[in-house]
Amino acid sequence: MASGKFITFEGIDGAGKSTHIAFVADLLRTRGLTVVTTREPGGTELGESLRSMVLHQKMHLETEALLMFAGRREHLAQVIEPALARGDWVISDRFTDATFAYQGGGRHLSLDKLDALEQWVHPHLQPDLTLLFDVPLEVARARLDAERTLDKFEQEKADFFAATRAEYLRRAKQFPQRFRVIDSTRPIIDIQQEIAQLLADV
Ligand SMILES: Nc1ncnc2c1ncn2[C@@H]1O[C@H](COP(=O)(O)OP(=O)(O)O)[C@@H](O)[C@H]1O
Ligand SMILES: Cc1cn([C@H]2C[C@H](O)[C@@H](COP(=O)(O)OP(=O)(O)O)O2)c(=O)[nH]c1=O
Repeated sequence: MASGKFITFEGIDGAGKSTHIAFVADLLRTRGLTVVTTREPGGTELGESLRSMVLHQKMHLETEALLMFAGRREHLAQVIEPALARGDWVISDRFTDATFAYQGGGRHLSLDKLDALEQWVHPHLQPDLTLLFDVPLEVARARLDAERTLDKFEQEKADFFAATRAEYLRRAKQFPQRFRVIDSTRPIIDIQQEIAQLLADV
């Protein structure tokens, strides 16, 4: 059986990740692949309960990071690892890079602590491909303001998102073999063409 691949979508809020998930899933299905789409925080019943807590309640920064990894542990056990073991492809709207970017970059939690949690929760598994949707903060903010009620993270100030974006870009440089940075200021159709080309190589 062909082995499944693990693809993650990352970027600051409003960068355009969610817009492209269904497109990528459909593209892979036209290749005859079985695709599981999922998200973090969330992806399981427990994870969705944790999601509503971390997105709406104030809490200590380390509690926030620990809950992200607790939800991830459950997500890996219940969804991601079984799907990959079946040979399915998994597309996740955010994964561990988001914890490094938001809790590490945005909120300045020690990256060493996050490294330790990552080693604990998934010492061996990494995404095969991470699409980082990159936009300047003003573009992301204008897109969000146009569309929805903002959660705890989306209400953060510009310097939080600057630090979050910087940490994402730093990780993209650190792990060039799996990251692809997508200029998400361009029209949706142009971005989809680029993604289709990238996926041809996976
Ligand atoms: N390339 C783009 N050009 C213009 N608007 C976009 C683009 N990508 C996404 N949008 C719009 O921006 C908003 C936020 O996009 P979304 O995919 O929900 O972002 P994210 O999931 O990264 O938070 C949506 O209204 C979406 O239609
Ligand atoms: C996975 C993850 C998400 N987050 C944040 C980023 C987002 O602001 C928020 C929810 O992510 P997301 O699902 O992208 O939000 P939306 O559905 O509104 O587009 O959680 C973290 O802070 N750390 C994490 O580890």
